[in-house]
Amino acid sequence: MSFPSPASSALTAPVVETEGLVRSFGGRTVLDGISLRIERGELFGLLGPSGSGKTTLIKLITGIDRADTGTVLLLGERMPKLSMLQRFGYMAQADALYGELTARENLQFFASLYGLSGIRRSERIQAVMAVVDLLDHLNKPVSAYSGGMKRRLSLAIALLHEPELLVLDEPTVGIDPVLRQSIWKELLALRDNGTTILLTTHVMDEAEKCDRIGLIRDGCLTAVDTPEALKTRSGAQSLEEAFITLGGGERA
Ligand SMILES: Nc1ncnc2c1ncn2[C@@H]1O[C@H](COP(=O)(O)OP(=O)(O)OP(=O)(O)O)[C@@H](O)[C@H]1O
Repeated sequence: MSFPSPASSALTAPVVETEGLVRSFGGRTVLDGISLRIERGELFGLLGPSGSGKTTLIKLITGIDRADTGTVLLLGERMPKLSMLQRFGYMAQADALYGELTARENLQFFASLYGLSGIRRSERIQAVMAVVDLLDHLNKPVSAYSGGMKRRLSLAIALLHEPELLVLDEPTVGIDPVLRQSIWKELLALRDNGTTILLTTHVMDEAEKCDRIGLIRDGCLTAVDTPEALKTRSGAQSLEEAFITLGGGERA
């Protein structure tokens, strides 16, 4: 019998593995025992109504917050762990940008946190700003950006260091349909090149593009599967209908 070497088992291990995550605020349980595996190279969507616990789960997975009980393994490492920050790209729901600095200065700041410098840094800044179509606005102060431009800059920052895992909390909110389409094209291309992507959404047509979806409601994962399998399982024509059937209500 042969056993996988540590290196090969690291490659086959899930990128995200949570077990029994519980998180409460002021005596109210917001996440109620979430166990989830996301495999390498997957584009995984967390779909749920406002307040269902998506952001809270993302914060536990990225180590920004700590669970009351349960465990998170990210790329095989027990979270929270500060050194893991370099291994994933994170786009929060609220843009964490410095308004008084230009977009270029913001990118340079985050590049230095990720250990990027010199020509590589300039190349990456050009490449990610091209993806989000902001090259013409590199030298503008972020305070002069619109809401949608700030979302796009936040996405560019998450992509800077070419992380093996991208965690995106509602990445396309406030972004117009044309650019949204081009961002999705880029996300699918990144996935095809092996990047694992975990994102949250309440938009059904975005959820349809994911390899697998986790339906979340009132802090519980009610179903995890491919969009097609979720529809088949619930006898639904659309994902929206499947969500209502499998999610256990009509609030979504
Ligand atoms: N720090 C906190 N203190 C108290 N309550 C919180 C805190 N963070 C989240 N909550 C509550 O937990 C619940 C889940 O919030 P969360 O932000 O995870 O939902 P969500 O599914 O991401 O919603 P949305 O789609 O609107 O972003 C909400 O009722 C929210 O008010």
